[in-house]
Amino acid sequence: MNIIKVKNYDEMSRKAAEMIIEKVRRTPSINLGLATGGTPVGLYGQLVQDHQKNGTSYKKVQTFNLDEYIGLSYDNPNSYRYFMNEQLFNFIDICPGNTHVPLGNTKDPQQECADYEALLKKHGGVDLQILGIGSNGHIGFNEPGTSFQSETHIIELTESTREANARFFNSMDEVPTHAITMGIASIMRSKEILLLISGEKKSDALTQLLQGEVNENFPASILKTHPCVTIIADEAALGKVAG
Ligand SMILES: O=P(O)(O)OC[C@H]1O[C@](O)(CO)[C@@H](O)[C@@H]1O
Repeated sequence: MNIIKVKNYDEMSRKAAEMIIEKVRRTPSINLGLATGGTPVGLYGQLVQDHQKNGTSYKKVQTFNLDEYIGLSYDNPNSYRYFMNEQLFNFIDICPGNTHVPLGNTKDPQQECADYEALLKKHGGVDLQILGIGSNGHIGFNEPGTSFQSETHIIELTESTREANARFFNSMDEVPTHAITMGIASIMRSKEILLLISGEKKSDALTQLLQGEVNENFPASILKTHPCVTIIADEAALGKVAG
């Protein structure tokens, strides 16, 4: 894994944006894998700014989001579809039909998982996957204990993940208990992965990732076996990493 050390969240966001913009310009029909949560908000802001200033075009880009809460419809402000529209899609020239997020309010989540995995394969998979990391090492919503062989599936969220994400909801009761997430195997099929880590809260997770063993109890550890992973981490996140 290649590690790029940056000063803070803003520099992480700018560096990540530079890498993505360069790739979109070089390969206009790139398949991007996208993440939600607090980590990529600055990155998406940078992509929007660049699109408005320099005209980088996303007309031929396809995007595939990692996950979605079960039970939330696309127009619920806490759904990841809504998040993506508000943070990125509404402000660039991407075709709405080229943006893919699992359906959270489907009657048949199991079928939705199968359909989403099939869609990924139909499009030839993800070229560049953006990832954040949960404090417990989750990537996408793959919680500790998820099989490394997993494809898109339904996951029961841990209490710690629900608590961490409760900041976006009015109360803990509103935080969904389940989600649809790309599996670990689905993520690992991406040709390239860009993992963003910022802040002291992620310091233990980054230390575990760099110094711990590859183990299903820490899902992100599998990234060590991927041939093309770049981590952009800021000083606060790197705080506890030796050397
Ligand atoms: O960026 P945050 O809000 O710390 O979340 C960490 C990770 O957890 C998730 O929110 C759950 O999927 C990811 O989208 C994100 O990468």
